[in-house]
Amino acid sequence: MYKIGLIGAGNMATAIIKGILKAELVQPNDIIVSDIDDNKLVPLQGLGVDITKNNKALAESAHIIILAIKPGVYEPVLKQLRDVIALDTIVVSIAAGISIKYIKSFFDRDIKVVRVMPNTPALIGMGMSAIAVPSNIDESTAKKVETIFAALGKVDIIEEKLMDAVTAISGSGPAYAFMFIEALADAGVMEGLPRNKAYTLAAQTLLGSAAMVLETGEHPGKLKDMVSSPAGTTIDAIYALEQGGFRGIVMRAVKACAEKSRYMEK
Ligand SMILES: NC(=O)C1=CN([C@@H]2O[C@H](COP(=O)(O)OP(=O)(O)OC[C@H]3O[C@@H](n4cnc5c(N)ncnc54)[C@H](O)[C@@H]3O)[C@@H](O)[C@H]2O)C=CC1
Ligand SMILES: O=C(O)[C@@H]1CCC=N1
Repeated sequence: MYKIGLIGAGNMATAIIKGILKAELVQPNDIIVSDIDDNKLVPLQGLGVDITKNNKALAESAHIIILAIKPGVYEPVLKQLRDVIALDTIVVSIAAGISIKYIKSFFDRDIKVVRVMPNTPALIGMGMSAIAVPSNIDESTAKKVETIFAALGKVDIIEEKLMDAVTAISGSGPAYAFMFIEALADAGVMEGLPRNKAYTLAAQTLLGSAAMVLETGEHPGKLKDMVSSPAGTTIDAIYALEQGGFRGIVMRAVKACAEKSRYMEK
């Protein structure tokens, strides 16, 4: 069996580790995670995974290394790893705005780097990961990475140049979805629903609607029309949303996110 190493034990690493274990892709002791912060490592130790504060030691023992650190610490961490990444080690970067070329520039040899943009629903096996595979990566290497992220939800292969768009839709998207659920629930409370019931109604409605788009393959506009009875209730809500610039503000948000991702690009 291969050993999966994660550098950085934050939000995304935790989602990936819990997702991998939930899917039983590998045993807990086939996973090793490093962080400079003990407070991040200790809760993960409870899952049975190996922990270390030594990124270099992790890199020496793992076959696949997922860099789950913030873009700002890539430089010092890559400098630590410079001499220890073997040619058959697969480095997976999940950071926004960090290119494969940037990572490879720290190495004097042709190491294997794959770029992935996952999202936090990976925690419950409902993630969406987009994978960019450069030309020096053979099919079996790409497959190994795909297998890991497929255990965490859906995967799609994309060109690296589309990563900023992916980051703005599926990488950051859960935050927008949670805000929409919160807003729906707040409105439900305003209309007299108990808070916990309002969250259930709102979240299940988004879950069901999203599943309907994926399962029916129908245009979302057609599905929206199916809900909107002539002179009924829904069309009044749609009118209010359109007056408030609902679609425009969503598009502006996505554009701002993609622009930030491009601005961060290294
Ligand atoms: N949070 C999310 O929803 C998503 C995050 N990402 C990407 O994942 C990466 C990590 O994001 P989060 O998990 O949200 O961040 P986070 O801040 O929760 O986790 C980063 C971890 O790295 C640790 N760290 C800092 N310096 C270190 C070093 N020198 N060696 C080892 N560990 C070190 C920190 O202590 C922290 O625990 C980022 O690059 C982000 O762009 C990608 C998709 C979604
Ligand atoms: O906010 C961020 O920078 C990261 C990238 C995608 C989701 N979270």
